[in-house]
Amino acid sequence: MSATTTAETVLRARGIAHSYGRLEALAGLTLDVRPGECVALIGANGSGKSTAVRIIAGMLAPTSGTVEIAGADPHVEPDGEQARAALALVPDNPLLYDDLTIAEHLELVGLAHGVPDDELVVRIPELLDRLGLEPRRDFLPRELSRGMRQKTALACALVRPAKLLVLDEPVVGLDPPSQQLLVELLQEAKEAGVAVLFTTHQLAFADGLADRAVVLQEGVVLDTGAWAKVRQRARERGWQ
Ligand SMILES: Nc1ncnc2c1ncn2[C@@H]1O[C@H](COP(=O)(O)OP(=O)(O)OP(=O)(O)O)[C@@H](O)[C@H]1O
Repeated sequence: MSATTTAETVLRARGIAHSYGRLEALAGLTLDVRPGECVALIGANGSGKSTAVRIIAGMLAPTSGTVEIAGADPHVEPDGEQARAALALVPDNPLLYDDLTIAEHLELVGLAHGVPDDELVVRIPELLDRLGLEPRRDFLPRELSRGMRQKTALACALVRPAKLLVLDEPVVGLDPPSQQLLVELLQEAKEAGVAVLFTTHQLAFADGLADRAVVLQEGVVLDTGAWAKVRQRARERGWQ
């Protein structure tokens, strides 16, 4: 690959693998996501999706393979800092601060990522309003439902600039209108040139959103390619 290609590819994962003891949870995943592109990582429970996300996010060291986010390796300092600055992550089980309100979470994340105050005073109410969280802006995480906590984590990822947005099972726990809103927000991120990677076991969610997909089965890449083709082959295998 030329240096130009590397620069244009926001996420570049090469043969990433991880074993938990004797269990090979991920056997070697190669993946590129470019600006404005959305890739779905599909697989049943335990197929290795979260393991892949944790390696990409720099939270879990790969047993083998490499990751680059905007040209920086999240597992090597000082590159890691640069990679983390480019990555906004919505984990499958988001951790929120017990004693910060919803609005304070967004302020903290925005300020930590250098969003100017005058932008934050516009963006925070706008995001809270779209996500239906505005009436709860001064609530603490423990006063929210699970879906609302998930939307708070999503808002935190969207309030800051990012080149790569990674979401682990973002649909789980969201009602149908919220799922539709999530699709719209991710479409907008794509249109703004953000590279998007999400995991799901719900194929319908990726319709109209994913450009490409990778299907994992027990840690092994079962299929990969353009979304429409992967979708068709999944249907043929009886996976609706
Ligand atoms: N910390 C861990 N220690 C040991 N085994 C683990 C650990 N985390 C995950 N595993 C195992 O690794 C495999 C892949 O798990 P992973 O969480 O990556 O799957 P997943 O596709 O995200 O599943 P789900 O859809 O249920 O979230 C599973 O067999 C799981 O039991």
